[in-house]
Amino acid sequence: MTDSDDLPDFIVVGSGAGGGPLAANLAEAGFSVLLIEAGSDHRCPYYDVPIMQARASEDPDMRWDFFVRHYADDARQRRDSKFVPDRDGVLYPRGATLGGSTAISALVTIYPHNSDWDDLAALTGNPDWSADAMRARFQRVEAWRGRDPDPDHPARPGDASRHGFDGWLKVTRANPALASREPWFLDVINAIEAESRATYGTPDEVVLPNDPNDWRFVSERREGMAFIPVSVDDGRRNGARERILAAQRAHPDRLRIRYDALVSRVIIEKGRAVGVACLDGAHLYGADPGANHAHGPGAPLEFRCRREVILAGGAYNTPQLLKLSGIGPRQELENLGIPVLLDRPGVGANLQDRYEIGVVHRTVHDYPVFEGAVLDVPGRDGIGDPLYSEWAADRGGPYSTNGSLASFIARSSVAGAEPDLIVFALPVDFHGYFPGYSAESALKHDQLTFVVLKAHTRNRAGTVTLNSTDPRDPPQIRFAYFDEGSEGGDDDLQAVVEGIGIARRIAARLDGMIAEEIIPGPKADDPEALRQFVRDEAWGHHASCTCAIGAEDDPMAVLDGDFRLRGIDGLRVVDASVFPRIPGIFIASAVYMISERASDVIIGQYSERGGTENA
Ligand SMILES: Cc1cc2nc3c(=O)[nH]c(=O)nc-3n(C[C@H](O)[C@H](O)[C@H](O)COP(=O)(O)OP(=O)(O)OC[C@H]3O[C@@H](n4cnc5c(N)ncnc54)[C@H](O)[C@@H]3O)c2cc1C
Repeated sequence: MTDSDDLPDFIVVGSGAGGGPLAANLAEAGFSVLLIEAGSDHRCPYYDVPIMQARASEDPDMRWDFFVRHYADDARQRRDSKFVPDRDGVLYPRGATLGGSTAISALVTIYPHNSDWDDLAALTGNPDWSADAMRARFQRVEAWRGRDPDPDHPARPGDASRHGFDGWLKVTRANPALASREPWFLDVINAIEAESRATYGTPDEVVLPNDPNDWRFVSERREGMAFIPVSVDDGRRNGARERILAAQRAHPDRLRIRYDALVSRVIIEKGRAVGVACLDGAHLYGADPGANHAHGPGAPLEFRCRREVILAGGAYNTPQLLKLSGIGPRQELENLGIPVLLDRPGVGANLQDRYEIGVVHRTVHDYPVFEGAVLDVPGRDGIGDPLYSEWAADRGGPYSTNGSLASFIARSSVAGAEPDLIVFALPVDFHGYFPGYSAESALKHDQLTFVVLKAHTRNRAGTVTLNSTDPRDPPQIRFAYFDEGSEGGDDDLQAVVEGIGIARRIAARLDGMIAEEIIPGPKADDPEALRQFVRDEAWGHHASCTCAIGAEDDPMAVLDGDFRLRGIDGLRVVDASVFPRIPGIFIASAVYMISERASDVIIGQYSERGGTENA
């Protein structure tokens, strides 16, 4: 692409929660956009069928496998039952396909906390980051299709719930009628409700579960039982992929997508980003399970643009790309012989994540509803299991859900202003990511897990550093968990332990159903053993904050409040890396929201300069 008339206005690298909606918005606003994605557009039942979300995360055509260290100390790291010695780390899947990680996510769409945005407004001095302004962006994204739990307060446009109804992301909750298909599902839901009422003294006339995305629940920082909103459209997954494809159908001339191209470097001339260098080819990246089948090293290719390059490769790949382009900590770049264009020590620093733990039980017998179910796509005969056939007939039944039954949102004794724990029930074994975890989990029909997630963790000492100058070589990812990392590790540990306490109290209400707690089990009955279990087995999957927005005088700041890379013109980052602190309880909704804000900022900036040629 050398003819300057033919250059796109913008190049967006990565089609996930950050890059996908941004590319679509820019194209709709009249700009020409080249969206470059290392993966392909892969659609299969694992993508579509919500219950198969775990299978999706192990689909070799949609994922990259990173192996990360929680601890630098070898002996501590090896205590994790999920540690894979050959790979020197713990599996950490990421989406590498159209839609990025939203193509393989568990679909949970829970609104962030208001303090996440108000803190950014204070940090940047820009009220456009305020919780109120950001809520309008969520409303623009969301198309709420769920049933309101409280018939006296029906969710309608303009009402106090402040849901969005006309956005592009269809969000719903599992049809409550489905719970009655399995008496044990009802028992679990009732146990969570009973625990919530007992904890908060909620009278019977107050309807539960709460809607965690209702503006009143969010702004009043409420706690208690909540249903799990999911990005499901009439029984099917939807996410960044659908947003991109819809915009491309409407504007094929303005939104071009280049698949199977691994961006290797940003091209910077005279202090300005003017394009990107790529390696052309499928499965080139070392984290790609098909990397051994790649045809050669990838043909070098360059793309240039007229206005800006926007990186949205996610919290691991965006810092990798910046460093390969000469932007990062001087010492690290010099050690690898990379010419330093800009010494930015914050690139790849400040890596954050949740702490998660699964409390897994064996039930006294298999769930009757799962009889004959394989939680998989049809085999060669083309005939799926009965629940798959039910889903295929009208996109209904248990496979139209992501499997979560209900949740309990709470504040630990060490929480800040916002609730910092969610505990939710899954009728399967889920105790973290390890190779083959999804197939192993599908085999057992007598498991019940309460997953505990810690929000607003204090672990900020993680790093993403280059292993080599080869763009196909995944970076080294080190988290520095708990006491190995930042101050406050003990508080994080305490909160997770309290989350396990909530899970155990709910489980205690399920006497006739639960045979035994398997994980952590009786070996972790005393408090110190329980803490050790959490240190050993905790994991995360909301990696973020590696190219953080920060003040001008903050040496660790990478971006300004409008996503611009401090020190280089024409270069922005719009993905999970931009947060100074990990937002909310789940992260995808927050990334969608920053993508909307980036769209407003960029469209506003270039429209002010005389409008767009194509608009
Ligand atoms: C298994 C799993 C389950 C999850 N479940 C949930 C959930 O239920 N709820 C929730 O809120 N969050 C969930 N998340 C997290 C959430 O999906 C991510 O945090 C979010 O998608 C991050 O958005 P992003 O834009 O930063 O990156 P991503 O969505 O990961 O997108 C990055 C894209 O960039 C592409 N890319 C990277 N490098 C290059 C390169 N050099 N050249 C070209 N392309 C490149 C990648 O292929 C990818 O498509 C889950 C994540 C995983 C992995």
